[in-house]
Amino acid sequence: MTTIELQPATKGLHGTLQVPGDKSISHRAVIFSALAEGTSHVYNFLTGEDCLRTVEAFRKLGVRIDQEADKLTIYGQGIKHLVEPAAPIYFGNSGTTARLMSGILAALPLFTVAYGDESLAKRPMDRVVVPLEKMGAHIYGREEAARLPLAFKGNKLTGVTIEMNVKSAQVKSALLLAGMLAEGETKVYEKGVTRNHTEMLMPQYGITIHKNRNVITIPGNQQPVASNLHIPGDISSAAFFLVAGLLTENSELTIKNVGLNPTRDGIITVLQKMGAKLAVTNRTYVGHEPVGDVTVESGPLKAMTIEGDIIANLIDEIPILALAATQAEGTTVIKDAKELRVKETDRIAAVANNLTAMGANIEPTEDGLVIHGPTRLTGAVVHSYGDHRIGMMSAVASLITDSDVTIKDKNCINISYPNFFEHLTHIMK
Ligand SMILES: O=C(O)C1=C[C@@H](OP(=O)(O)O)[C@@H](O)[C@H](O)C1
Ligand SMILES: C=C(OP(=O)(O)O)C(=O)O
Repeated sequence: MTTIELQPATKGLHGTLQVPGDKSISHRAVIFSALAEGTSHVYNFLTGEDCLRTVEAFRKLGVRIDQEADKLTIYGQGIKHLVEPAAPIYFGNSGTTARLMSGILAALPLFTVAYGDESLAKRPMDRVVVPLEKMGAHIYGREEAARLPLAFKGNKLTGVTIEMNVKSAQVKSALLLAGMLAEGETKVYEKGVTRNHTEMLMPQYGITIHKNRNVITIPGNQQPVASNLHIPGDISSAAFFLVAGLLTENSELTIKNVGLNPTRDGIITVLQKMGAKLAVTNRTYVGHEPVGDVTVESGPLKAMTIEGDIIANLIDEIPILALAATQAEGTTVIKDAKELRVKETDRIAAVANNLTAMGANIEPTEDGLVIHGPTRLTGAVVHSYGDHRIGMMSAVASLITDSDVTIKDKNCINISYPNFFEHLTHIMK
């Protein structure tokens, strides 16, 4: 297991960073380009392990994908030319690959078997399997196909009306992808607003889709067409450095080209409400996605309650927000975030364990965390639990501890941010 020992930042954090491409959009860019007819180019693709799993999945389905650093060339031949893979497909640690690919594999006339790593094999798949079965899918696995490994005896699905019972962009996307390939129309009723990258990308790849408040309608039998795509920086990756800059004394940091899609920017809203010195400048668009540069300066924060609809818009940022809350004046309450229990690890337990080990006053609840601040953090030996976001949160915490922090199993950070430690070293100079 790979371990890293990190020293506190004594000189503050300074400079400018450009975080890697957005993970959610990178997965979707590969999916639409690989299903398309024609050659697509994808720029600023996230070369993290999760997105490479989606690339590998389509290579197994017969699509040629060339990678040159963060540029992909995807030679789509159209849905009809996908081939049955000879061997099982490995989804690694990637929940997004597992859920979105399920919607596709269920709807194609191919037999496929898919599996994941130890963490992914524990995560719920029934949330996509059950609605896909309503569309006529044949999916097999242990425990009524509630978890990976799964076998897909793909066939022509039928469009249906589905009311989602979980707030999940992955489930929504799986159903829209299945609907795009099915016979007839599919209607998805969303339970709340979740990231909308799938709906935003579909028209760019020539796919018809309609949205009316929380109802998304997609006609079936659609063949995507090739498109070129530039991917904005990932706000979920930027979040670690934004909080690092706010918490580390004498810091001023700018993160450029950060994706600011309103279904993803909950972290900005919350940090501003906590009193953060944070400014967004140079607002523009990359493709259809809004982006901007975000500058932070160290300063005091105040506690707040984070609950309700905003949770889905900052779900992956809760570990780093919890760290911010340990330094905020007052009691921060995070609720309605039970989904954290079924991420790469149980993130409620993992955040509470690591921050408690560093001396924070934090209690896990069934659906969130209660954090009393501010507290001085101390050095400790902690584990990433194989979860990239827990690893990065612990690394940011080390900047403000009074002695070294050791993180066990640091390599999982490659899942979403392969050059994280390089960037950390760069701003500590
Ligand atoms: O659709 C996506 O790209 C994602 C959706 C979210 O998961 P859920 O759909 O399970 O909420 C998020 O946590 C994950 O990192 C990426
Ligand atoms: C939950 C995450 O990803 P996934 O569900 O794709 O594994 C994440 O990146 O924080």
